[in-house]
Amino acid sequence: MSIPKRISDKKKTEFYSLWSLFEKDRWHILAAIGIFFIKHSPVWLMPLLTANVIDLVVTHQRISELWWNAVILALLLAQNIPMHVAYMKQLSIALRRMETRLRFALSNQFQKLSMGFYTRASAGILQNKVVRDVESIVEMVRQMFDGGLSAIFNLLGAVVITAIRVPKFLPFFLIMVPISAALISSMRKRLFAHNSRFRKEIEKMSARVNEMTHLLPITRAHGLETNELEFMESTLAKVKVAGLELDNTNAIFGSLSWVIYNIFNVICLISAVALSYYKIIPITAGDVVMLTGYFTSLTNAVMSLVNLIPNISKGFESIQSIEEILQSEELEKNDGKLKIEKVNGDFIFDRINFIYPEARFPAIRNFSLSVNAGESIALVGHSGAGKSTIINLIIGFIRPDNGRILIDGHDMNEIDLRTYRRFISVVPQESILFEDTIRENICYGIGAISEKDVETALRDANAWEFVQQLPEGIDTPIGEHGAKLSGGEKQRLSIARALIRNPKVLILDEATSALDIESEKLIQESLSRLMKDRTTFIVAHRLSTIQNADRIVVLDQGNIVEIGNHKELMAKKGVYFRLQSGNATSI
Ligand SMILES: Nc1ncnc2c1ncn2[C@@H]1O[C@H](COP(=O)(O)OP(=O)(O)OP(=O)(O)O)[C@@H](O)[C@H]1O
Repeated sequence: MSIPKRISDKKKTEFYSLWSLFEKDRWHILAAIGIFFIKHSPVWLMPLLTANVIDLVVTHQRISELWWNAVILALLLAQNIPMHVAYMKQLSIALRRMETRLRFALSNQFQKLSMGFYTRASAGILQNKVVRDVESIVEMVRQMFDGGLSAIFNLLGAVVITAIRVPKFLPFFLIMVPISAALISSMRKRLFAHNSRFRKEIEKMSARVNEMTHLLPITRAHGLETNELEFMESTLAKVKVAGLELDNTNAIFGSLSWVIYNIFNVICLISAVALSYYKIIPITAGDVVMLTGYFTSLTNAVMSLVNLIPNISKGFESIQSIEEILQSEELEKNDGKLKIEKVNGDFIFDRINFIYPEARFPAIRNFSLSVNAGESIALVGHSGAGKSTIINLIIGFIRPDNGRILIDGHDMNEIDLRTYRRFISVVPQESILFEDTIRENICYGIGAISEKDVETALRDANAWEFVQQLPEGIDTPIGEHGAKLSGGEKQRLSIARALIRNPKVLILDEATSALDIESEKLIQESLSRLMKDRTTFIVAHRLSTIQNADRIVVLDQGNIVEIGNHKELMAKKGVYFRLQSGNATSI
């Protein structure tokens, strides 16, 4: 699928941005406009034909004229059916293709943006861009077509026909239409304040409902139902008051605008009749009806265009919101770099320093370490010592500010990280499982895999036994985020997922939460199978994991303060010794 890298040039107008979205479908858009013109013609030709028919009666013309007008009217009306279908088809093709392209472009960009970007942008906001923003652009274009085009064609039709048939009446339109439209729209503006207050109360209520549903287990567990309901009641009361005020204002302004609107129509009718009666302008009886009809349609057209403004500005806001993502420069640059075909797992960290963009102190300082393929390295230290930062540097989510990381002798800055990451497996602290079967979760992202391999991975991860007991075995759905599984079971599935990839580099971020002794034992066993013959970096909290590591790197404020195996470091009676003494089973 082709992707609009930039949907607009920053210097160009918002309409240009919109036009750029339809880069591949401009012909469909132009066709839709052309067909709309034809399908909509009865609306602006009807007053003219009505005028003809009335004049025919008043001036006693031949009756054949009536049949001609009837035939033209019938044809005009009949064409509306096929033309409307054709119009909808063209517009629909353009819109559906544009929304698909845009959503794909955003998803594509999400896969390329550097991980630093995601520490600032919340998942909810990003999701909104793909779902809501694209939706409001589509909605805006639909309204621009359905409401906007019909208003523009009505306006043009009325002005052109009046200019041809009763040119002297045109100045009346040019004065009265803007005045009546301005009056009505100024009244609507007052409604805006009430509308906006009501919308804000609704937004507050939906945030409150969201919060309430999330808090349900805590509320119920602490017996706080009454407090929660009181809180909810006051929120709902505010929505009710704002709603009542809005309804009331709507009723007053609605009737006032209707009256003003009709007064102007009556003024048009009376003026046309008076001008005709006193023979100031030669206007026939049919013309009077036609001019009144056009005046109504002109006022309607101007009002529709005014009413479109809020939706248009909302749509443009969405275009801007999407552009922020599509034009972001924070991309991981991989193109043209060395593609890795094989990884042994030798690492050299050469005087690495790293500071987060908005941090005051470096997270990693002068970190140097040489790791042989197959070695297991446990990273330990207090919270904030820099363990996760090292892991993110190893995965390439962040780059050192200075210093180098060499993988099998290749500088990490010079390789295509996507190819290197195929040889990595990550077992995160919180198991990332999705709402599908066990099989889908384990085989995520890898091609065809034999039943035997899935079974072996599950057995090695000590997960086979519990999976067998599930109603549909490995094809059992596990619920959202694996909701139907225990913490230990989720961790073992994460280990099975890592095993099936047969990685050369393994990254384990141990969960801090304690498991029961049985689960702990099962996980330790499966971890040792997983770590065998692989370079492993572990953010270690469990004493058993730390003891089994080949080397333990003790970090403090981003510095390596001690390195060695468990025995050596315990004998040293330094930072590691004190960390261990602080907690007998975990750090
Ligand atoms: N995105 C960020 N922006 C700014 N500072 C950050 C960011 N992430 C981490 N830090 C800071 O960098 C330092 C190292 O953080 P890091 O997450 O690597 O520590 P850690 O040892 O993994 O801690 P923990 O055991 O609590 O997970 C800390 O001082 C932390 O506050």
